[in-house]
Amino acid sequence: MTDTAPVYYLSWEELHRDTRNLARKLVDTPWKGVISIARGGLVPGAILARELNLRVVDTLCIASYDHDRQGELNVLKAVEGDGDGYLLVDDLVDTGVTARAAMQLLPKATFVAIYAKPAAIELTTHHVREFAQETWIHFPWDITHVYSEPLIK
Ligand SMILES: O=P(O)(O)OC[C@H]1O[C@H](OP(=O)(O)OP(=O)(O)O)[C@H](O)[C@@H]1O
Repeated sequence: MTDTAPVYYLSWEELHRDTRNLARKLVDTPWKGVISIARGGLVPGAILARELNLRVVDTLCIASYDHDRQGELNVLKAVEGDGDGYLLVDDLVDTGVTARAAMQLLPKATFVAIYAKPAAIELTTHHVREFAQETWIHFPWDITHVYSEPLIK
């Protein structure tokens, strides 16, 4: 993130609404379950599981060694099988590095993301909102309510 990059503060309500809107696009398929890409996909995965009445929930745990440059990825916990019939969910597809790695591990899973940026938007089967590539999104679990000074005191 550069100092001049636009920043978007996403609320819990927005995330919940957007994830429910994603669920509406998925109701016609009898999914076997949901696989969340941890950690960003955890909350969206819980909401999708609730909306789509899915009781099988799993995690694919991937960490990037270098957060800013999205360097090499480390698979901390994989999922057995090829993902056939499962929803593979993440909060955001940005450069696509994480999604590509996840889809290599689970080639038959259906990858969805709540939010997408143009560089890798084609990787998602469904997403809800697109953000500009340079926008830095703060997810609700990264932020807290703080007092804001009035403009004129
Ligand atoms: O398309 P990409 O450029 O790979 O970026 C998207 C990934 O980045 C974020 O995860 P992050 O690396 O912040 O890890 P975390 O979810 O564990 O916090 C997000 O949750 C996606 O998994």
